[in-house]
Amino acid sequence: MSAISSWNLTISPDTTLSFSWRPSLPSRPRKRKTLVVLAAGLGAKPTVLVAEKLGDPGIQLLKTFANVDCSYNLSPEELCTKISLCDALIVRSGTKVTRDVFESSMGRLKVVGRAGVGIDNVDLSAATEHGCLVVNAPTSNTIAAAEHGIALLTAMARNVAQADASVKAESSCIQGWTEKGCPMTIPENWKWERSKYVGVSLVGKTLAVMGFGKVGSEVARRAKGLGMDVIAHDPYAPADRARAIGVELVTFEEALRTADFISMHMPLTPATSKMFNDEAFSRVKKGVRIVNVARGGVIDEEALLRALDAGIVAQAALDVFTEEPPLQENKLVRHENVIATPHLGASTTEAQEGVALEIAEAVVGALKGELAATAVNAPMVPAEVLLELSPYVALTEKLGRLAVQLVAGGSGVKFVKVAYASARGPDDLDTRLLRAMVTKGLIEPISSVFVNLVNADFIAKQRGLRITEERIVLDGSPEKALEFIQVRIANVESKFASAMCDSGEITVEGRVKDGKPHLTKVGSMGVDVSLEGSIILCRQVDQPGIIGKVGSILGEENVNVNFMSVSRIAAGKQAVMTIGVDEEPSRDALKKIGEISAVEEFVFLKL
Ligand SMILES: NC(=O)c1ccc[n+]([C@@H]2O[C@H](COP(=O)([O-])OP(=O)(O)OC[C@H]3O[C@@H](n4cnc5c(N)ncnc54)[C@H](O)[C@@H]3O)[C@@H](O)[C@H]2O)c1
Ligand SMILES: O=C(O)[C@H](O)COP(=O)(O)O
Repeated sequence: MSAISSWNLTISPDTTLSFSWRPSLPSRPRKRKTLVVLAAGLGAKPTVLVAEKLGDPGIQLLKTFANVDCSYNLSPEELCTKISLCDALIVRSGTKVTRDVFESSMGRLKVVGRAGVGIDNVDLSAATEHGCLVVNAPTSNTIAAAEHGIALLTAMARNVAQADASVKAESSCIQGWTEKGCPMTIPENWKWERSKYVGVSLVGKTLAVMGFGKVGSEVARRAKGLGMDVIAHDPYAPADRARAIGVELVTFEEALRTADFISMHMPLTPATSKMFNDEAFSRVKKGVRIVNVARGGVIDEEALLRALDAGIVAQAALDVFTEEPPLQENKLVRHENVIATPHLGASTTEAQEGVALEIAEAVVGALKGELAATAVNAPMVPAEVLLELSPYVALTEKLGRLAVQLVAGGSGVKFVKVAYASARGPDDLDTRLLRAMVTKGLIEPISSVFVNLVNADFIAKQRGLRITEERIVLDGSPEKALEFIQVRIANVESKFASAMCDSGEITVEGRVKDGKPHLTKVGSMGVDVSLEGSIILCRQVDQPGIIGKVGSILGEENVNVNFMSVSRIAAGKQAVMTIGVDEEPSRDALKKIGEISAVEEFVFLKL
């Protein structure tokens, strides 16, 4: 099993941000548009399992960074066995990445790369729960899929596939010779059925594009070039984008009612599953023709068969099926008014090279702990936001770690507040990353769970941890993103009473000073210590000599003090001493500190 070592955020001058992976391997500095943070940290070269055929440029790129195991056609059991030895998995649409796969990985699998668009074959909830990032390659096969859609549309309208099969199928062949004496096969009794395969024209017909995303809009563009009237149904597409290419967005109802041709380009989701069912087919124009290069599951295949048999649907051209490959006796595939291809939408040389490179880059980047632009199960944090918030990433995690270690045993942490003090308006501060880091800090010291941006909210919810965020609005210049951050835990006892503030919550507060996280408040006491190494918090009677006594106990143990601050309530009363130490003192040394008569309470906190 892999050991998670660290989340060291490094920022190079060209704004490449990364969480370090030791030993650090050469990385090409890149600027990314939208980013996600993934923690990773292994001592050895990572292993990438490529479970389906991937273009060579992608394999070569992977090999510069990882051990690459290309094992195709694995059974589900074989995949589950192999996965526990892999840090990343790359698949296409033919491999089901189920919950079993994530469970079998036992925490080692950090990234699943889908070499293509559709991620319906990956159990995203299971991936998220296991803190596994899923990335896809959403752009490289768009044109290939659109071209295949158009190929199917035109081939269907002109019966190309059926006519070709007819010309070839019924012929028997005899062996003959060319004039120059070369051998050749000569068809006998062949069919030449010109009147049977009269088609329909596309020009002036209405095409309804269902799903006006990347592929849908490219299909629309091409169909307009063929002289078709194009409408589109997509509840989430902006009307101006459609208008820009002369397409009108319409309701589902209107698309069904008016289309001569319908082309599917939406993802398979619970909302689109069997969107075309008996009910929908009862509302289409009689004789409509259907193309599907999206996913088989968006059509109820039995309903389509009934509609074809009843002549409601005149023809269908299908690249995708609910079950792939479909059974040999599948009635749709065998239907004379259906043309079928074996999920070839993305299968061009160009698209496969592009997809392979796109996914290899994303997987390598994620494994390095870099920021993935095509993450599908984690919030996208824009690069500029990340750059600005990066000093606060370590601060929030450390405040979470400190706060949870201050809770007395048996208290149970349920309610946590994170307060951000800033002169910025709430809409100008994206705190998702910081909240995830507080969650990581709160949960990791008290469990074996690995928390990252992918699974932070899920893990918090699963553990019944309610994290609320609030803003402390400051006057002044909004240039700096944050002034200070507080983490407060309510409804608990503390093992260090001075950590409770007046509201009865454990409170720690921190700031970034010179780019480094500092602890600036514990309970109601102002302190100032850099958050490196570990921390000793000590409340003592304010009298001379205590600092020296504690210092010599640590000195005898060779424990280096890197920072120290003392704050007192009033002269001669009580003081809180905060000591930052590089090494962890022994139990014996900690016991000796506790035995100093003026020390009223103390606690050792690991960062
Ligand atoms: N056959 C192939 O080899 C092949 C190749 C590439 C893509 N695909 C499939 O094509 C589909 C589209 O890919 P894309 O890259 O264009 O994705 P995309 O995300 O760019 O576009 C999908 C569009 O569908 C829309 N949509 C979502 N729910 C909808 C609904 N209920 N009704 C109508 N529209 C809805 C979205 O708003 C989005 O605009 C996906 O299913 C993908 O898996 C297949
Ligand atoms: O969603 C996709 O990208 C396509 O369906 C392509 O799938 P494939 O990678 O299995 O060809």
